[in-house]
Amino acid sequence: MTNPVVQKVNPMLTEERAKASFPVEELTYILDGGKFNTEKRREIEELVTKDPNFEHPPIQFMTREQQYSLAVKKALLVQQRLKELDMLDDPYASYFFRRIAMPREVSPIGLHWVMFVPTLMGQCSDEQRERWLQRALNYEIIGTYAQTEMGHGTFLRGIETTATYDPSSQQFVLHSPTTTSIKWWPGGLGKTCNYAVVVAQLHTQGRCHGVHMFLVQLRDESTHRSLPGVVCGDIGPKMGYHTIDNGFLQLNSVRIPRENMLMRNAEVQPDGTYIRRVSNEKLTYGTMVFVRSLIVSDAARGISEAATIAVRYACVRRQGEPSSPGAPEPRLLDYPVHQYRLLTCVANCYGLWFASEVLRDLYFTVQPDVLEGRTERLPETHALSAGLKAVGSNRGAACVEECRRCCGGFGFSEASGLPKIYNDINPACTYEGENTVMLLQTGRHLLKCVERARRGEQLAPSDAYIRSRPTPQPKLAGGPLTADLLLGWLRWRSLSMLLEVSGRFNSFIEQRQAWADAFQAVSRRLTRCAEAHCILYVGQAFLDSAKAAENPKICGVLTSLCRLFLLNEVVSGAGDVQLSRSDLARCQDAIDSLLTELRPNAVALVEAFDLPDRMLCSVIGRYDGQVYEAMLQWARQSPLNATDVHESYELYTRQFLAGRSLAKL
Ligand SMILES: CCCCCCCCCCCCCCCCCC(=O)SCCNC(=O)CCNC(=O)[C@H](O)C(C)(C)COP(=O)(O)OP(=O)(O)OC[C@H]1O[C@@H](n2cnc3c(N)ncnc32)[C@H](O)[C@@H]1OP(=O)(O)O
Ligand SMILES: Cc1cc2nc3c(=O)[nH]c(=O)nc-3n(C[C@H](O)[C@H](O)[C@H](O)COP(=O)(O)OP(=O)(O)OC[C@H]3O[C@@H](n4cnc5c(N)ncnc54)[C@H](O)[C@@H]3O)c2cc1C
Repeated sequence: MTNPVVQKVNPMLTEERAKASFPVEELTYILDGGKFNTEKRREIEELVTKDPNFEHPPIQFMTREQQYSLAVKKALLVQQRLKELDMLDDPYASYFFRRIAMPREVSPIGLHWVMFVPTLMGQCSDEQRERWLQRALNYEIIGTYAQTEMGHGTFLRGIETTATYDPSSQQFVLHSPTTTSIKWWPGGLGKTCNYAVVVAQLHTQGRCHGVHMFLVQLRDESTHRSLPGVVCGDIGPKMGYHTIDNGFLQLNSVRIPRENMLMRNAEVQPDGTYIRRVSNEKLTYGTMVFVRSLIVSDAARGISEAATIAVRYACVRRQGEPSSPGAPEPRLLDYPVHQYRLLTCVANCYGLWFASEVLRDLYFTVQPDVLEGRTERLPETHALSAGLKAVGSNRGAACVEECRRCCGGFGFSEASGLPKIYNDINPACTYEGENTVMLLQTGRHLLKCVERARRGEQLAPSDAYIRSRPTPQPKLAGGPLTADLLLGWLRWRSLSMLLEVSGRFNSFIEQRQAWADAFQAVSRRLTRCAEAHCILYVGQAFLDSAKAAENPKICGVLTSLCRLFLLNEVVSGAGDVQLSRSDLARCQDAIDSLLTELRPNAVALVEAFDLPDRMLCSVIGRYDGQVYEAMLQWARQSPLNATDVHESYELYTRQFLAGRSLAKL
């Protein structure tokens, strides 16, 4: 463990830790992708922990301006440290450095490395890459990704900002023609960035060619003042994300050179002739596919943090009727219903963790082909990244919230660290494509797969089961409820639901409804099909990873956890298809048995994520389990406690008690 061995660990936690039936350290290596990665991550965590420059009081006691300012300092300091340590080119090292230096504090320059740089990589011609990419990688310029407008986020083709080509000056004129066309939301746009990739409708030679990307300088590189025609600022406080300046941007006929259109896939020649180089115009959406795949792993990491806090707390928190006179009150973790709430979160976390790895590998396998214009596997990659982004962030937010509630009143206190995690995960349900809209993209793809399967065409690996013939529902009562059997049932469920919805869709088409209308008519059901398809993917990734574990003890515990995940899906999906009462009852019994079996490993399963206290920032989830003393210390830091009598007493309360009117004060 990276946590320093504290003098006095709560004996209740020590007792729970001793119950582990498998080598926790080995599971950590699996989660990190190898011992080498674990060691590297720990080295980085130690570097940051020892660096006094990253020490500060809890940000929850600061104003938003203070939080933003500190976040800018830390984000830039991270870059300086990474450079000194020669780690800038190592994505794994830089990711962990940022994560531990700014735990669940969104970086004001986050969009630079999550979207701006990847967009330059994916959308620039080779020549443009040479001009801008190195400057961006060196942080000589800081950029964001400005796509969403006040009026349009989801419906990308409806964006109103225009980029009109002027052949006489060989410039594009970037303009926000309406209030609704003002860019709204981009991270770091308000105060931090000096450049942006701006998404706009391209007009040349009197024709509109749809959305394209343009590199626009927003602020002077030395004074940081906004350039003529550029009006930008912060959009104000949000539900979370206090450390980042999500911004607005109004462009008043801002001129940029022709060469600032990102020209990998399409080009405007000096005379204004438009040339499209690739047939698939959705390649412009490439950065979003990349970020959606990252969001799945970020959701899993969010649950791992919340579950570590809530499981540790459940081991040290006693509350309730003692089982016999004189016995201590039960621990929260002794309650089966509490075990269910927490262990299903842990199971979701592992499932999403492994699925995100498979998705990441798929993305990096397909991406080189896509860059060369070979797009055969792009529809599958888009459908999976969109659907898993939705399922991952929905589950992420739901599980973090469940863990928060599992901590009772303390879960509502910022001291628990849980609100910070929740507020960081929750917006992922909206950004990078609102979740329902993303599920509809996956659903659209699945409908098309059914059609292609009917025509006897090949399908991509993750869609291949759609080619199989409908079979009777697999029986769950009878033999053992193995993970393979349960996964088979989920595959059957996904196919049955899809065939039913596709049949309904086809009947609308036969009644001569337009494709779009028929799609709307089945859209509600289709989102459920998309979820079922993605859950199947998660279940498959989970089971494959469990089976791949060399240590039989780890293989055993992961398979049990995977069975809990699958059973929970079967039970909660029982209404999607008709699951018999006896099958349902068997699954419920199996869940109860699994809770008893997994309970001794609850702490080990979350501690395998190896999250140091510095990362969790939680008074109730500390490694040493000394919750109550730490809670009192935390409250003492509240600025309201700086004086015994608060100034509001003199100003208002005293007047009120004396019967004086407060109206004129
Ligand atoms: C280094 C390590 C770092 C680790 C970091 C870890 C941290 C991770 C967390 C990251 C934090 C990031 C901070 C926040 C960032 C938020 C940034 C944003 O929100 S930015 C703003 C984000 N904004 C959004 O996400 C906007 C959401 N809206 C959209 O994406 C689009 O409007 C749309 C997809 C909904 C529709 O598009 P539309 O043009 O109307 O298309 P139609 O429906 O008419 O379908 C036509 C055909 O196109 C197909 N196709 C579609 N997409 C793709 C694709 N990507 N590809 C391929 N194909 C695609 C589709 O399947 C269909 O095919 P077919 O059936 O014809 O064969
Ligand atoms: C924290 C945060 C950070 C962000 N960062 C950036 C950034 O860096 N850059 C950037 O460009 N943008 C950014 N965004 C914007 C984000 O991408 C959009 O908010 C998102 O794509 C949703 O678009 P919208 O806000 O227009 O929602 P709307 O489209 O108005 O959605 C409202 C509701 O309507 C539903 N709906 C919409 N269309 C349909 C449909 N066709 N069918 C069924 N239901 C539908 C949605 O499901 C949703 O529930 C950020 C947003 C947030 C919250």
